[in-house]
Amino acid sequence: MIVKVNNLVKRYKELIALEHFNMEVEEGEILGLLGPNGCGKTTAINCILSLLNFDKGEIEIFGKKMTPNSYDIKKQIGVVPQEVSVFENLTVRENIDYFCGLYVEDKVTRKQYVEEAIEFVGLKDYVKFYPNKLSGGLKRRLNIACGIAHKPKLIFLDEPTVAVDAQSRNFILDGIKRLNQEGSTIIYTTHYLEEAEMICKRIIIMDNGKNLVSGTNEELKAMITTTEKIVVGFSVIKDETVQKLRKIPHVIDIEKREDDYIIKFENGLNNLSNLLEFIKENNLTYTKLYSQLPTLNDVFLELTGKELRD
Ligand SMILES: Nc1ncnc2c1ncn2[C@@H]1O[C@H](COP(=O)(O)OP(=O)(O)OP(=O)(O)O)[C@@H](O)[C@H]1O
Repeated sequence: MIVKVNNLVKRYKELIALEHFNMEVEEGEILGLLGPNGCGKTTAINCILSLLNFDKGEIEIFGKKMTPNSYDIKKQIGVVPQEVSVFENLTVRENIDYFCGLYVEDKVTRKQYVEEAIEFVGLKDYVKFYPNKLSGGLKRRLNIACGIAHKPKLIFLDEPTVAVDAQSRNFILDGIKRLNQEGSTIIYTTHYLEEAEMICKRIIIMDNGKNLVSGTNEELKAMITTTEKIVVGFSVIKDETVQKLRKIPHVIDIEKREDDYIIKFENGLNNLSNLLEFIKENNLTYTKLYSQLPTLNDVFLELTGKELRD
């Protein structure tokens, strides 16, 4: 186990931000730490990194107790914080060199690492730029380069794709997968579910400072009763027909979202053909109709009654 967090409790005065939070991370995995805004993700990361004091609990990294003075452990950790944290008066290369220099003393190795990090985040054409001349997406890439240039074994990324354009987002996600393939263990916090589904091997979902559930993407989806969702945009439909829709075999819920009806089914065969038959029998017309598998948002919704996404 590369990280072990046991019964972590953190209070900000009366507010309990973490209430017996637990987390275990195995070497080589990308672990997704998911949860709605304010559920305690950043607090958990900051406690794990000894940047914040906590009230109760134990934290071990690489099998050793983590303390604010554990420099031997910190050297092997990379942190990409939520807020871009770079020096405005240093260029791209100087920033990366500064952060790398905190951990890598040998000048030749450091130079090589800095160039590799620049290449890795695709900032070769911007090395002489100051941060305020970079777009939001490129600044985020610089933030990542500063956190990973020293080739850490364990990397914490706290919502690294917030407010970035689609191109930089894909670049960042691919980069995280590459870092993992090259041997780093990754802890990735996000409230973007699609991202967690795309890159994480295992996911912990938090709510109100506590663990809600954990498992692989497939394991989490197997925890809920919804197994299929069919989205239909009916041209016109009466309320009483919607009530009749609920009687189709295996329908467990119908949700109206804008002009669409999202019909949720539990395990069962032929859901789509049963629905099409119903549409024919009732002379209904539709503008769209497609089937979807449940998402992590459905998992959260079914377990808590709340939406996870913004
Ligand atoms: N320094 C602080 N003082 C008081 N309360 C705080 C402080 N930092 C965080 N909180 C509160 O603690 C709770 C957890 O916040 P935290 O930032 O850890 O959540 P989060 O899951 O990382 O949210 P987000 O996704 O918005 O960053 C929230 O209710 C937040 O308002």
